[in-house]
Amino acid sequence: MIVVKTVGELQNVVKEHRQGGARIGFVPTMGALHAGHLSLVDEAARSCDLVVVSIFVNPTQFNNAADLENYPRTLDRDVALLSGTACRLVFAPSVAEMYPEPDTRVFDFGELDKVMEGKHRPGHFNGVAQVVSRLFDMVRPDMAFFGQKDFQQLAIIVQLVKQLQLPVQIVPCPIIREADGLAMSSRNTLLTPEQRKIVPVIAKTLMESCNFAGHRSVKEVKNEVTATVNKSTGLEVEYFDIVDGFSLQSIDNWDKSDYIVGCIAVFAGNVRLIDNIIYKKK
Ligand SMILES: Nc1ncnc2c1ncn2[C@@H]1O[C@H](COP(=O)(O)OP(=O)(O)OP(=O)(O)O)[C@@H](O)[C@H]1O
Ligand SMILES: CC(C)(CO)[C@@H](O)C(=O)[O-]
Ligand code: BAL
Repeated sequence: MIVVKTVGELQNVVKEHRQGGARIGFVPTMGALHAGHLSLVDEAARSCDLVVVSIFVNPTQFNNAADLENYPRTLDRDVALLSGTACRLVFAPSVAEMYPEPDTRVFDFGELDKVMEGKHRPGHFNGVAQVVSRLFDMVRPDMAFFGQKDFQQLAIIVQLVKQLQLPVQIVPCPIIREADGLAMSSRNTLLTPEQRKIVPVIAKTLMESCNFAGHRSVKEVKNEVTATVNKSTGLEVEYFDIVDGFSLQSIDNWDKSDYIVGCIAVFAGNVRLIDNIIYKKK
Protein backbone atom coordinates (compact mmCIF):
# COMPACT_ATOMS: atom_id res chain seq x y z
CA MET A 1 0.00 0.00 0.00
CA ILE A 2 1.22 3.50 -0.85
CA VAL A 3 0.80 6.48 1.50
CA VAL A 4 1.19 9.89 -0.13
CA LYS A 5 1.04 13.38 1.33
CA THR A 6 1.06 15.62 -1.71
CA VAL A 7 -1.44 16.19 -4.49
CA GLY A 8 1.30 15.65 -7.09
CA GLU A 9 2.16 12.17 -5.74
CA LEU A 10 -1.53 11.29 -5.43
CA GLN A 11 -2.27 12.27 -9.00
CA ASN A 12 0.76 10.38 -10.37
CA VAL A 13 -0.39 7.11 -8.82
CA VAL A 14 -4.05 7.60 -9.76
CA LYS A 15 -3.10 8.55 -13.33
CA GLU A 16 -1.00 5.43 -13.76
CA HIS A 17 -3.92 3.22 -12.69
CA ARG A 18 -6.46 5.14 -14.76
CA GLN A 19 -4.29 4.79 -17.86
CA GLY A 20 -4.31 1.04 -17.23
CA GLY A 21 -8.12 1.15 -17.37
CA ALA A 22 -8.76 1.03 -13.59
CA ARG A 23 -12.04 2.26 -12.12
CA ILE A 24 -11.21 4.57 -9.22
CA GLY A 25 -13.18 4.23 -5.96
CA PHE A 26 -12.77 6.90 -3.28
CA VAL A 27 -13.48 6.84 0.48
CA PRO A 28 -12.99 10.24 2.16
CA THR A 29 -12.41 10.05 5.94
CA MET A 30 -11.09 12.05 8.84
CA GLY A 31 -9.14 9.05 10.16
CA ALA A 32 -9.36 7.28 13.54
CA LEU A 33 -10.64 4.43 11.44
CA HIS A 34 -13.06 1.76 12.60
CA ALA A 35 -15.08 -1.04 11.03
CA GLY A 36 -17.60 1.51 9.65
CA HIS A 37 -14.87 3.05 7.51
CA LEU A 38 -13.54 -0.36 6.51
CA SER A 39 -17.02 -1.36 5.31
CA LEU A 40 -16.88 1.58 2.88
CA VAL A 41 -13.50 0.32 1.61
CA ASP A 42 -14.95 -3.20 1.16
CA GLU A 43 -17.93 -1.78 -0.70
CA ALA A 44 -15.62 0.27 -2.95
CA ALA A 45 -13.52 -2.80 -3.71
CA ARG A 46 -16.62 -4.63 -4.97
CA SER A 47 -17.02 -2.24 -7.91
CA CYS A 48 -13.66 -0.48 -8.34
CA ASP A 49 -10.11 -1.56 -9.25
CA LEU A 50 -8.21 1.04 -7.23
CA VAL A 51 -9.54 2.07 -3.81
CA VAL A 52 -8.20 5.42 -2.55
CA VAL A 53 -8.78 6.50 1.07
CA SER A 54 -8.13 10.06 2.22
CA ILE A 55 -7.36 10.85 5.84
CA PHE A 56 -7.69 14.53 6.60
CA VAL A 57 -9.19 16.30 9.61
CA ASN A 58 -10.69 19.23 7.74
CA PRO A 59 -10.53 22.44 9.82
CA THR A 60 -13.09 24.29 7.68
CA GLN A 61 -15.95 21.98 8.73
CA PHE A 62 -15.41 22.42 12.48
CA ASN A 63 -17.49 25.14 14.09
CA ASN A 64 -16.01 24.37 17.50
CA ALA A 65 -12.27 24.83 18.16
CA ALA A 66 -12.19 22.31 21.02
CA ASP A 67 -13.88 19.67 18.83
CA LEU A 68 -11.18 20.19 16.17
CA GLU A 69 -8.39 20.05 18.72
CA ASN A 70 -9.73 16.92 20.46
CA TYR A 71 -10.53 15.05 17.24
CA PRO A 72 -8.60 11.73 17.41
CA ARG A 73 -5.57 11.55 15.11
CA THR A 74 -4.10 8.06 14.71
CA LEU A 75 -2.44 7.97 11.28
CA ASP A 76 -0.02 5.06 11.90
CA ARG A 77 -2.76 2.87 13.30
CA ASP A 78 -5.08 3.88 10.43
CA VAL A 79 -2.48 2.93 7.81
CA ALA A 80 -1.91 -0.42 9.57
CA LEU A 81 -5.67 -1.10 9.55
CA LEU A 82 -5.97 -0.17 5.87
CA SER A 83 -3.09 -2.43 4.92
CA GLY A 84 -5.36 -5.35 5.81
CA THR A 85 -8.00 -4.17 3.30
CA ALA A 86 -8.33 -3.69 -0.46
CA CYS A 87 -7.20 -0.05 -0.16
CA ARG A 88 -4.01 0.49 -2.20
CA LEU A 89 -3.55 4.24 -1.90
CA VAL A 90 -3.86 6.51 1.16
CA PHE A 91 -3.83 10.28 0.76
CA ALA A 92 -2.94 12.01 4.06
CA PRO A 93 -2.28 15.66 3.21
CA SER A 94 -1.36 18.53 5.53
CA VAL A 95 -3.68 21.52 5.94
CA ALA A 96 -1.29 23.61 3.80
CA GLU A 97 -1.40 20.99 1.03
CA MET A 98 -5.22 20.98 1.01
CA TYR A 99 -5.58 24.74 1.38
CA PRO A 100 -2.59 26.58 -0.13
CA GLU A 101 -4.99 29.56 -0.16
CA PRO A 102 -8.03 29.96 2.10
CA ASP A 103 -11.17 28.55 0.47
CA THR A 104 -13.73 31.37 0.42
CA ARG A 105 -16.40 29.58 -1.62
CA VAL A 106 -19.91 29.77 -0.23
CA PHE A 107 -22.26 27.01 -1.34
CA ASP A 108 -26.04 27.26 -1.51
CA PHE A 109 -27.82 24.07 -0.56
CA GLY A 110 -31.22 25.70 -0.14
CA GLU A 111 -33.10 24.23 2.83
CA LEU A 112 -30.93 21.07 3.02
CA ASP A 113 -28.30 22.61 5.30
CA LYS A 114 -30.61 24.86 7.32
CA VAL A 115 -31.80 22.02 9.58
CA MET A 116 -30.38 19.48 12.03
CA GLU A 117 -26.54 19.31 11.73
CA GLY A 118 -26.51 22.43 9.55
CA LYS A 119 -28.53 24.39 12.09
CA HIS A 120 -26.50 23.24 15.11
CA ARG A 121 -23.07 23.35 13.46
CA PRO A 122 -23.12 26.64 11.52
CA GLY A 123 -20.79 26.54 8.51
CA HIS A 124 -20.20 22.80 8.89
CA PHE A 125 -21.62 21.71 5.54
CA ASN A 126 -19.99 24.61 3.70
CA GLY A 127 -16.67 23.27 5.02
CA VAL A 128 -17.59 19.70 4.07
CA ALA A 129 -18.49 20.89 0.55
CA GLN A 130 -15.19 22.78 0.27
CA VAL A 131 -13.05 19.81 1.22
CA VAL A 132 -15.04 17.16 -0.64
CA SER A 133 -15.10 19.19 -3.87
CA ARG A 134 -11.31 19.69 -3.55
CA LEU A 135 -10.74 16.01 -2.87
CA PHE A 136 -12.94 15.06 -5.84
CA ASP A 137 -10.91 17.44 -8.04
CA MET A 138 -7.67 15.86 -6.85
CA VAL A 139 -8.68 12.18 -7.04
CA ARG A 140 -11.25 12.39 -9.87
CA PRO A 141 -12.92 9.16 -8.74
CA ASP A 142 -15.53 7.24 -10.72
CA MET A 143 -17.37 6.37 -7.50
CA ALA A 144 -17.26 7.76 -3.95
CA PHE A 145 -18.56 5.99 -0.85
CA PHE A 146 -20.24 7.67 2.12
CA GLY A 147 -21.84 6.25 5.27
CA GLN A 148 -25.52 6.71 6.08
CA LYS A 149 -24.58 7.49 9.68
CA ASP A 150 -23.94 11.01 8.38
CA PHE A 151 -27.35 11.03 6.72
CA GLN A 152 -27.59 14.76 6.09
CA GLN A 153 -24.00 14.87 4.79
CA LEU A 154 -24.93 12.30 2.13
CA ALA A 155 -27.85 14.44 0.94
CA ILE A 156 -25.54 17.47 0.77
CA ILE A 157 -22.88 15.57 -1.20
CA VAL A 158 -25.47 14.33 -3.71
CA GLN A 159 -26.60 17.95 -4.13
CA LEU A 160 -22.97 19.16 -4.44
CA VAL A 161 -22.25 16.68 -7.22
CA LYS A 162 -25.41 17.78 -9.03
CA GLN A 163 -24.59 21.48 -8.69
CA LEU A 164 -20.97 21.10 -9.84
CA GLN A 165 -21.99 18.51 -12.47
CA LEU A 166 -19.22 16.17 -11.34
CA PRO A 167 -18.90 12.80 -13.10
CA VAL A 168 -18.80 10.80 -9.87
CA GLN A 169 -21.34 8.28 -8.62
CA ILE A 170 -22.15 8.67 -4.92
CA VAL A 171 -22.75 5.35 -3.17
CA PRO A 172 -24.57 5.38 0.21
CA CYS A 173 -23.41 2.65 2.62
CA PRO A 174 -25.34 1.31 5.65
CA ILE A 175 -24.51 2.19 9.27
CA ILE A 176 -22.16 -0.29 10.94
CA ARG A 177 -22.91 -0.76 14.65
CA GLU A 178 -21.16 -2.19 17.69
CA ALA A 179 -22.62 -5.41 19.14
CA ASP A 180 -24.71 -3.32 21.56
CA GLY A 181 -26.15 -1.21 18.72
CA LEU A 182 -24.03 1.93 19.14
CA ALA A 183 -23.27 3.43 15.72
CA MET A 184 -19.52 3.22 15.17
CA SER A 185 -17.90 6.65 15.24
CA SER A 186 -14.39 7.99 15.66
CA ARG A 187 -15.71 10.14 18.49
CA ASN A 188 -16.69 7.00 20.47
CA THR A 189 -13.02 6.73 21.47
CA LEU A 190 -13.41 10.00 23.39
CA LEU A 191 -16.09 8.52 25.70
CA THR A 192 -15.25 7.58 29.29
CA PRO A 193 -15.93 3.91 30.22
CA GLU A 194 -19.06 5.08 32.12
CA GLN A 195 -20.35 7.07 29.14
CA ARG A 196 -19.59 4.14 26.81
CA LYS A 197 -21.87 1.94 28.95
CA ILE A 198 -24.75 4.42 28.70
CA VAL A 199 -24.65 5.56 25.04
CA PRO A 200 -26.13 2.38 23.49
CA VAL A 201 -29.47 3.70 24.78
CA ILE A 202 -29.43 6.08 21.79
CA ALA A 203 -29.60 3.31 19.17
CA LYS A 204 -31.84 1.16 21.36
CA THR A 205 -34.37 3.99 21.72
CA LEU A 206 -34.32 4.72 17.97
CA MET A 207 -34.86 1.04 17.18
CA GLU A 208 -37.68 0.67 19.70
CA SER A 209 -39.35 3.78 18.30
CA CYS A 210 -39.88 1.88 15.02
CA ASN A 211 -42.63 -0.07 16.80
CA PHE A 212 -44.58 3.17 17.30
CA ALA A 213 -43.97 4.79 13.91
CA GLY A 214 -47.27 5.02 12.08
CA HIS A 215 -49.24 4.15 15.23
CA ARG A 216 -48.51 7.07 17.51
CA SER A 217 -48.35 10.63 16.21
CA VAL A 218 -45.01 11.97 14.92
CA LYS A 219 -45.04 14.47 17.77
CA GLU A 220 -45.52 11.72 20.38
CA VAL A 221 -42.67 9.64 18.94
CA LYS A 222 -40.40 12.70 18.88
CA ASN A 223 -41.21 13.52 22.51
CA GLU A 224 -40.88 9.91 23.65
CA VAL A 225 -37.45 9.36 22.03
CA THR A 226 -36.12 12.67 23.34
CA ALA A 227 -37.40 12.02 26.87
CA THR A 228 -36.06 8.45 27.00
CA VAL A 229 -32.55 9.46 25.93
CA ASN A 230 -32.54 12.52 28.20
CA LYS A 231 -33.49 10.30 31.16
CA SER A 232 -30.17 8.46 30.84
CA THR A 233 -27.46 9.82 33.12
CA GLY A 234 -25.18 12.29 31.39
CA LEU A 235 -26.95 12.30 28.02
CA GLU A 236 -28.54 15.39 26.52
CA VAL A 237 -30.39 15.37 23.22
CA GLU A 238 -29.42 18.33 21.05
CA TYR A 239 -32.11 17.54 18.50
CA PHE A 240 -34.24 14.65 17.39
CA ASP A 241 -36.20 15.23 14.23
CA ILE A 242 -38.37 13.07 12.01
CA VAL A 243 -37.86 14.18 8.43
CA ASP A 244 -38.48 13.41 4.79
CA GLY A 245 -35.39 11.47 3.66
CA PHE A 246 -34.98 13.55 0.50
CA SER A 247 -35.82 17.13 1.54
CA LEU A 248 -34.70 16.64 5.18
CA GLN A 249 -37.60 18.84 6.27
CA SER A 250 -39.65 17.86 9.34
CA ILE A 251 -42.85 15.98 8.74
CA ASP A 252 -45.83 16.14 11.07
CA ASN A 253 -47.69 13.11 9.79
CA TRP A 254 -46.53 9.59 8.81
CA ASP A 255 -48.54 9.85 5.56
CA LYS A 256 -46.62 12.93 4.39
CA SER A 257 -43.71 10.99 2.89
CA ASP A 258 -42.67 7.57 1.53
CA TYR A 259 -39.16 7.98 2.92
CA ILE A 260 -39.05 8.88 6.60
CA VAL A 261 -35.94 9.09 8.78
CA GLY A 262 -35.43 9.96 12.44
CA CYS A 263 -32.15 11.83 13.03
CA ILE A 264 -30.64 12.47 16.44
CA ALA A 265 -27.65 14.32 17.92
CA VAL A 266 -26.77 13.69 21.57
CA PHE A 267 -24.14 15.09 23.89
CA ALA A 268 -22.47 12.64 26.27
CA GLY A 269 -20.55 15.25 28.26
CA ASN A 270 -18.53 17.09 25.61
CA VAL A 271 -18.71 14.26 23.07
CA ARG A 272 -21.33 14.78 20.41
CA LEU A 273 -22.76 11.66 18.77
CA ILE A 274 -25.20 11.34 15.87
CA ASP A 275 -27.35 8.44 14.70
CA ASN A 276 -30.46 7.85 12.64
CA ILE A 277 -33.11 5.30 11.84
CA ILE A 278 -35.11 4.77 8.66
CA TYR A 279 -38.80 4.43 9.59
CA LYS A 280 -40.16 4.05 6.11
CA LYS A 281 -38.74 3.61 2.62
CA LYS A 282 -40.74 2.51 -0.40
N1 LIG B 1 -20.71 3.49 11.70
C1 LIG B 1 -20.54 3.81 10.44
N2 LIG B 1 -21.09 3.05 9.46
C2 LIG B 1 -20.93 3.39 8.16
N3 LIG B 1 -20.23 4.45 7.73
C3 LIG B 1 -19.66 5.23 8.66
C4 LIG B 1 -19.78 4.95 10.05
N4 LIG B 1 -19.10 5.90 10.73
C5 LIG B 1 -18.58 6.74 9.82
N5 LIG B 1 -18.92 6.33 8.58
C6 LIG B 1 -18.61 7.03 7.34
O1 LIG B 1 -17.21 7.14 7.16
C7 LIG B 1 -16.93 8.33 6.43
C8 LIG B 1 -15.89 9.11 7.16
O2 LIG B 1 -16.45 9.53 8.40
P1 LIG B 1 -15.61 10.13 9.58
O3 LIG B 1 -14.16 9.99 9.29
O4 LIG B 1 -16.15 11.44 9.98
O5 LIG B 1 -15.88 9.07 10.73
P2 LIG B 1 -16.88 9.08 11.88
O6 LIG B 1 -16.69 7.86 12.63
O7 LIG B 1 -18.21 9.48 11.32
O8 LIG B 1 -16.35 10.22 12.78
P3 LIG B 1 -17.17 11.21 13.62
O9 LIG B 1 -16.75 10.95 15.00
O10 LIG B 1 -16.66 12.49 13.03
O11 LIG B 1 -18.63 11.02 13.43
C9 LIG B 1 -18.25 9.08 6.29
O12 LIG B 1 -18.79 8.81 5.01
C10 LIG B 1 -19.08 8.47 7.37
O13 LIG B 1 -20.46 8.53 7.13
C1 LIG C 1 -16.61 13.57 4.21
C2 LIG C 1 -15.56 14.03 5.19
C3 LIG C 1 -14.35 13.11 5.14
C4 LIG C 1 -15.10 15.43 4.76
O1 LIG C 1 -14.14 15.92 5.62
C5 LIG C 1 -16.11 14.12 6.62
O2 LIG C 1 -17.14 15.03 6.73
C6 LIG C 1 -16.51 12.77 7.15
O3 LIG C 1 -15.59 12.09 7.60
O4 LIG C 1 -17.69 12.40 7.12
N1 BAL D 1 -18.62 12.61 10.31
C1 BAL D 1 -18.81 14.01 9.95
C2 BAL D 1 -17.60 14.77 10.21
C3 BAL D 1 -17.70 15.72 11.34
O1 BAL D 1 -18.31 15.38 12.36
O2 BAL D 1 -17.19 16.82 11.23
